[in-house]
Amino acid sequence: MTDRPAQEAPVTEIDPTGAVADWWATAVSHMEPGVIELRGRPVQDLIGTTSLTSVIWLMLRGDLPAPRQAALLEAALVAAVDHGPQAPSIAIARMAATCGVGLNNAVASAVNTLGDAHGGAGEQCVRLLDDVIRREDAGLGLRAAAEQAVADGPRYLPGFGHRFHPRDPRRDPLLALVEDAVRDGVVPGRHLRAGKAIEARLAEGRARPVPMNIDGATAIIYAELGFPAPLARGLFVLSRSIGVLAHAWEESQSGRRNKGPIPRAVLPARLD
Ligand SMILES: CC(C)(COP(=O)(O)OP(=O)(O)OC[C@H]1O[C@@H](n2cnc3c(N)ncnc32)[C@H](O)[C@@H]1OP(=O)(O)O)[C@@H](O)C(=O)NCCC(=O)NCCSC(=O)C[C@@](O)(CC(=O)O)C(=O)O
Repeated sequence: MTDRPAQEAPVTEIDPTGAVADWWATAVSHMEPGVIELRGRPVQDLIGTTSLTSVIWLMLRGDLPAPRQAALLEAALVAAVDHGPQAPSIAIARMAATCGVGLNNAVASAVNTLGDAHGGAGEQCVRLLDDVIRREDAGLGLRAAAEQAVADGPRYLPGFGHRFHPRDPRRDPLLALVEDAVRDGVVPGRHLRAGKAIEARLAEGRARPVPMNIDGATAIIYAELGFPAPLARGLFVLSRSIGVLAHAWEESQSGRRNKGPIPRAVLPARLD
């Protein structure tokens, strides 16, 4: 019998065979008293030396990105931060913030709207681009591969079209960065070529083309950098959470309660 508090017992006493430690071990991080490691790197070595973008890469991939890879990832993350108060994710964050919930609930409400039609289409878009590449590898030319993928795809191809912008203003600067990266050998460029081939196919015979949107342009970046499809959605969520937090915070400071999309002045008079 010892008077030492239970929480100070050595690990070997609590877990003599190491079975608990093995069961809950992960490659992502490790912690023991006085030690915090992210992907095997002491956190104190990362603090002050490593950008948040590089740490995002490190956490998801296990290694650190080269500077040009980090720059490309950062561009995609910056581009998707916010899309104004009408974007469903942002609007929902603002409404939730006036409902008496905490910031975490407002952020979670917003994140839950990032689906196949809004902000979450990057995942499907990566799969679509992979599909074009697969068809090319099976012997089709790029144009025919894109044509078949479009014909076999859903009516609304993920990563293309926008309800507000005839041409999403985020598309061109993002694709220009990918083009530079392809030219300099930073990324291979096959997903970029596949995305542009689909876009060209969608424009054929249309008065109003259906250009790539933010989900399409960032899907190209994530795929070119080697992120698997589901992480295209995950990284959009990460980026949009920044804008969502800012909006939820601003609205939570307004003192308004139950704010919805209709201004009070135009609501019908109350009967009571
Ligand atoms: C985004 C929208 C619903 C818009 O629809 P619209 O209402 O403009 O299109 P409609 O009027 O239905 O169609 C008019 C004509 O174009 C054809 N057409 C349109 N899209 C087509 C397409 N993808 N593939 C083939 N054909 C298409 C259609 O077949 C029709 O042809 P036709 O019948 O012949 O006249 C639509 O594109 C769509 O589902 N995209 C795929 C999902 C996707 O990528 N989602 C991400 C969007 S970005 C985002 O969420 C982030 C955001 O930017 C959000 C924000 O705040 O907005 C932010 O940052 O928060």
